[in-house]
Amino acid sequence: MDFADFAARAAAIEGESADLETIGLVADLFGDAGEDLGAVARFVQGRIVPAHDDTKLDVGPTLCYEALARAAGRNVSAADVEAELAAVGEIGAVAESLDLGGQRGLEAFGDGTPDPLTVAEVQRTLRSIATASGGGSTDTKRNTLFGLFNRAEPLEARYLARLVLGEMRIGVGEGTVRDAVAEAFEASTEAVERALQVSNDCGVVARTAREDGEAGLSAIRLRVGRPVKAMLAQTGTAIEAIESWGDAAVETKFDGVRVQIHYDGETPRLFSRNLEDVTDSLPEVVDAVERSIDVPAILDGEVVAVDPDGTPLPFQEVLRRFRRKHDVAAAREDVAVELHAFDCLHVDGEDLLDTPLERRHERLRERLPDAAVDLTVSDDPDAIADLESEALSKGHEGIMLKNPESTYTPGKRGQNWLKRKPDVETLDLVVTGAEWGEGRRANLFGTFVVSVRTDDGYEPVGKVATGITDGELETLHERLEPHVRSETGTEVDIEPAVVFEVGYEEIQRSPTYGSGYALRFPRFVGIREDKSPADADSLERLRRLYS
Ligand SMILES: Nc1ncnc2c1ncn2[C@@H]1O[C@H](COP(=O)(O)OP(=O)(O)OP(=O)(O)O)[C@@H](O)[C@H]1O
Repeated sequence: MDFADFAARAAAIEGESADLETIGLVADLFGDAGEDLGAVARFVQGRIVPAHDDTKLDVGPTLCYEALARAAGRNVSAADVEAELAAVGEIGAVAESLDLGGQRGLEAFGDGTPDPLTVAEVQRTLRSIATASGGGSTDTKRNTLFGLFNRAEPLEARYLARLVLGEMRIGVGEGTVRDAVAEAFEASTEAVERALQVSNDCGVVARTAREDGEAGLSAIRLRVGRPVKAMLAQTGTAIEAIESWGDAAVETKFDGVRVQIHYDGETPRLFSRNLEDVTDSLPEVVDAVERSIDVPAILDGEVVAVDPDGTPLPFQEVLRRFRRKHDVAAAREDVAVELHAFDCLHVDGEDLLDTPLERRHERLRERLPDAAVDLTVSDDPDAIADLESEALSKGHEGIMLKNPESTYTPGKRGQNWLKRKPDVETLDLVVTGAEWGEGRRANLFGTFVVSVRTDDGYEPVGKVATGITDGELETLHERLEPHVRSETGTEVDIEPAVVFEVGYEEIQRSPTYGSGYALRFPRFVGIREDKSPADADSLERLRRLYS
């Protein structure tokens, strides 16, 4: 396909504001792209390499302005291009307005009548710019770009400049490409979407849809070394999880950086969340994988920085590893990191994306027992709250709740993974009662009645029994016992003296408690030693929060 044809189509797409028409135009373009379908499917999104490939063009704006200025002739400088950009606001329009080709005949195009640019040639040339490195590579890049601009007609220059600077902006994102491939080659959007998730390469997907239809799309497999997008989470609560799935799979939410590990049987490669190869920054993770796994695998996990006692450090500490790319040995001395693997996408030739989470987890534990995270399946909000408290007390970020039956959907922020960080909302409430514990806690208070302040006293809003360690229970008992007013059966009436900070998920209207409200999933966070009952949250504030 001539690049001029691509540019004209891109202009038409850019000028179309209706989604359906845009999809139709992109589908037509794909239908006519012939041999260049792969490149065209990438170009419309402003990409020159597949999404799984972290190769960068590495052409800064200045280099691009210089190449444009040179192609525009002696009277135009890079500063002029920049000034025009400031006035016009967009590099495509600037490139289009320049009288390019003024240098025709002076460079490599001997007879002065070069062939028209083709999509294939633009792709090849831009990729050669991306791989140019070492001494003199800046000059090589500038000269090569100049060569392209020098042959570009105005509309070609517009889209070439945008492609070079990664600013295509014709309103075509991944969703449009998915729908256009489906429309052009009569495949279902689901089949195309799935193939995109698995391959992370719209070029391969478009060609496969055209040549082999849906059967071909569903035969696309994961490939070790070709990273897929990470599955993502939404925020959610244990109650939501249990209501939706019955059981929830609970894991610690580690505060580090996401890594996807690709082991081909010999060498591990690690990819960050934005699919950059970060293998060289994390040698101990590479070692751990090499030590434990002997078959090809693709794993998902979090890398966490730890202090010498193994206590987790804030995630910024891991980032130092990536910043100090050139001095990993020194960075390694500074901060140790640990891998916590939580998913397994592929093992020994078998793709596991469609295998339920629990089963994937088993496969993970078989292969990587030391680094696999613990997974607990539970339908009990209290047990989950305890797991959360435990994770928090160990210095982790919170917990993840996952649908035990769910498949792995790359790139999706769906309903099957919920992240549960500590409550954003807490209330400071007065302890006005307690109940004796049970079992090994029978000689201690186990449940605490917490109340809001009203104009003339205190009214209960819930009972707190979770989030409290055994040690804390003893402390609380000692603190409250002097304030016991009376006891009936297992119930204890306590005078307002101690203030708890209580986390919760939701405030509900409720006839059960004197305040008229109840906290859903209340959880002990700590004693507010700095507060007296008079400083506790009021019923009025509770009402406001509710509404
Ligand atoms: N056990 C775990 N399972 C899944 N993800 C985990 C786990 N522990 C830590 N994480 C991290 O938590 C993130 C889940 O939240 P989300 O998908 O929203 O990513 P995020 O935008 O990076 O959010 P956040 O800032 O909350 O980490 C994952 O991307 C991963 O980096």
